[in-house]
Amino acid sequence: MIQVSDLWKSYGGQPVLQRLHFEVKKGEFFGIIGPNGSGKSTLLKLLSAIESPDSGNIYLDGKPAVRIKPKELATWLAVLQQETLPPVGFTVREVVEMGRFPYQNWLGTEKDDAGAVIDEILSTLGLNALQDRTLDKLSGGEKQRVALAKVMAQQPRLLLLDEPTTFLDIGYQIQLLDAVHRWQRSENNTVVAVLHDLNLASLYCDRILLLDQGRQMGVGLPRQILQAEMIDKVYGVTPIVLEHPVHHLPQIMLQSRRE
Ligand SMILES: Nc1ncnc2c1ncn2[C@@H]1O[C@H](COP(=O)(O)OP(=O)(O)OP(=O)(O)O)[C@@H](O)[C@H]1O
Repeated sequence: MIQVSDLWKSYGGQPVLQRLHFEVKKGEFFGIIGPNGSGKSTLLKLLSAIESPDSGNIYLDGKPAVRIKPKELATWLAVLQQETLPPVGFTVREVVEMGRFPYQNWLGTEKDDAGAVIDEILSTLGLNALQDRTLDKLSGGEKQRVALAKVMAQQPRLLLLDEPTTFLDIGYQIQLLDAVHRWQRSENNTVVAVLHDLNLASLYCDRILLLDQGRQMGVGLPRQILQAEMIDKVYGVTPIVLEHPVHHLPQIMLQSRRE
């Protein structure tokens, strides 16, 4: 689904991404982790063709990303960024309907009625009861679910998520990632997610890319990447890595340096 080779990006002469080389398979849940400023969001911008690399190649679905027209891309690639909601006057349903824009003509109308698609997404994300409420009357976590509903209304095959669980309590973190995971598995869709929480990355990602100062430190299964030595090297903390008793995946416990 995505092939990245020898990718470089700098801002103002400062390299932000260096020599990245990896691929994301169709139907995969692929995580990007790394410390603050390591280049995760920049990489997501390049993958969604919002920005271009200085050199190297990105192929999306077999085509060079730079050659795909934005409206065509919007029919199969969607990005959930932080704070992507429109101004507050709109209702939840109206905002989710905005996700249908790639399917609309210049009058803003669609060939087929999208009502059923919208209903299903609202129900999947537990937003039915909130659909007539305006955005200013929602909590941060509810807004995050609305933002996800809007990108799902695009019916993409490739979903890019930039720290989707920020501002969510643990219940909604799991609810949101479960919803994305179900959607990914049911239709063999592809997800690329920047995640700060290494334990959630371990639970949901098939494979993980670890960045540090723009460099690719490793790409592989959670148990290959989430190793104490590597985490210490990159994040400067010495964690205890345990196996999750139910999912049998690595989970990280932090150690305080307090006296
Ligand atoms: N438009 C820009 N102009 C100049 N520098 C930028 C720009 N965007 C990002 N940077 C710099 O590039 C580096 C990587 O930023 P990026 O946002 O990709 O990191 P990140 O890993 O997503 O960080 P965080 O975890 O803090 O969100 C940072 O040093 C940042 O200051």
